[in-house]
Amino acid sequence: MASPKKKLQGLVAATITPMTEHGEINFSVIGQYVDYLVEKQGVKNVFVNGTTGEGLSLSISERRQVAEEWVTKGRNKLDQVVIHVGALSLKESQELAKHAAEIGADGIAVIAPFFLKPRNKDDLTEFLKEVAATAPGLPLYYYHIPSLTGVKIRAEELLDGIQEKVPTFRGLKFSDTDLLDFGQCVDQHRQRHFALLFGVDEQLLSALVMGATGAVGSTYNYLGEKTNQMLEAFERKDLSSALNHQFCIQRFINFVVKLGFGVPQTKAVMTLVSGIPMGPPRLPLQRASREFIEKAEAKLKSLDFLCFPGLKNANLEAS
Ligand SMILES: CC(=O)N[C@@H]([C@@H](O)[C@H](O)[C@H](O)CO)[C@@H](O)CC(=O)C(=O)O
Repeated sequence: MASPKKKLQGLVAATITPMTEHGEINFSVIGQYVDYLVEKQGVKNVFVNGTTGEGLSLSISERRQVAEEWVTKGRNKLDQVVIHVGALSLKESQELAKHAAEIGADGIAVIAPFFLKPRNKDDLTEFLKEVAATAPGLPLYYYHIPSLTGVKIRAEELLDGIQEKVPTFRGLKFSDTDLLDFGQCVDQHRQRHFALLFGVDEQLLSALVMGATGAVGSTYNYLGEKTNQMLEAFERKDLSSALNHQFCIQRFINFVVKLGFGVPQTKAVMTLVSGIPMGPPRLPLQRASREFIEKAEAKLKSLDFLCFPGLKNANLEAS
């Protein structure tokens, strides 16, 4: 049975999959990446092979290797390594879930199959149950991201009665802006002590107010330290400071969103900030433009909260 001992909480970085210029996975930098997250960003949980990690663009064999590398390099350094094992094929999801258990991951997450889709909550629960059964020792989290999957089954509805059917179910990663749905997940399931992890980084403070127990996101790779300051301010009930931190974070995200922001741009920003080469994304994604990189770099340099080794000649004055 899944261990109830460690609740997944705080910040969880949705990891990038580093690639070489030839489009192969660059395993050689993952050890350095782990150290960077822990030492420079204060982030000790990772979510591997999700959206940011281009998990659905990797082969099953590559997904297994990436998972293994994170578990190995994260040993005694990271608190939790959660592997996303969602796939269009139940068999592939099961294979990945079993593998995650074998290598000693701390949890698995599953996205809804999005080509031939579940019609309703029962279909989706059945799918999750079959995946969970192959890794009975691992907590399972549902990865709710309707904007990408097109599966719009409300999370609050899915949670209702799920633990009776999927005993290893421990919570969800909620990558949506519907705070009514998220709030109801909190309100209706208080007794269950689920991990309710929010996935829209620019709106995290609102979700914390609603009762989020943590957050999974792409920006925690390089804005982890800043976001941790927001969590600390919220924890000590200093809402004004927490809001200031959230607005700082929003200023950056708003800027890049207007330029066009997705996985390729996340790879470029992380390379800039950390100095660790993340490489290009895999097709059909195209690498971030030179123009994006220059503008993002200038913005990063102008923000007072950013002071990273990857940035040369940083001007630390407030924008
Ligand atoms: C659609 C998307 O990629 N959302 C990101 C956010 O972290 C997002 O990049 C951030 O909020 C900026 O908009 C995460 O929810 C995705 C994620 O956690 C993952 O890579 O699995």
